[in-house]
Amino acid sequence: MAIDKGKAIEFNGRNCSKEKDFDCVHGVRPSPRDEKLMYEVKIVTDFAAAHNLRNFRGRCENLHGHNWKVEVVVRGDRLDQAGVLLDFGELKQATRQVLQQVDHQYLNDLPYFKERNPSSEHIARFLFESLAARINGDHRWVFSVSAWESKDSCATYYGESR
Ligand SMILES: Nc1nc2c(c(=O)[nH]1)N=C([C@H](O)[C@H](O)COP(=O)(O)OP(=O)(O)OP(=O)(O)O)CN2
Repeated sequence: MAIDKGKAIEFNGRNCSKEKDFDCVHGVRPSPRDEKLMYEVKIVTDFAAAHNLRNFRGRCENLHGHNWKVEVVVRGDRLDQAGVLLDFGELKQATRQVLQQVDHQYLNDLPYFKERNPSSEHIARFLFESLAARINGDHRWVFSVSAWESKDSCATYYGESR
């Protein structure tokens, strides 16, 4: 795409109009802020549980179960000496530990879901908060957790990441 340097354009939420904002090879030059969010790792796992949705006015008000697929995304801006943001194994282990609280449980019985319905949205939030407490540091943080209730239905929670 040809860039008219006479006009300001917006790129990643920033106005670019000055010579320093451009380079002749890539067009718009990334700012240090754009370069900061550089790495993302993701793991996928699953758990099985039963639930029912209160006040749903549908068949999901009845007791039923799912095999939820869970995706955890961690972002960060610094790698360790081994060149990794967070060891996949460490992330899987932390996620497994958190999932022990919900795996093969009747979710409505758990304290977290006494006030909140155990919807996929609230399950994603519960997992996000539990994982953030274990994983977040100055240079890496849980970015999102997605809970797939079936192969075509998923809810994602993006919390306060940093
Ligand atoms: N936004 C959300 N919607 C629904 C949730 C939820 O957690 N968040 N949960 C349910 C129920 O758990 C229900 O069991 C699943 O409903 P549904 O998607 O209808 O399930 P099916 O696989 O039976 O749907 P098909 O119609 O066969 O695709 C409902 N909604």
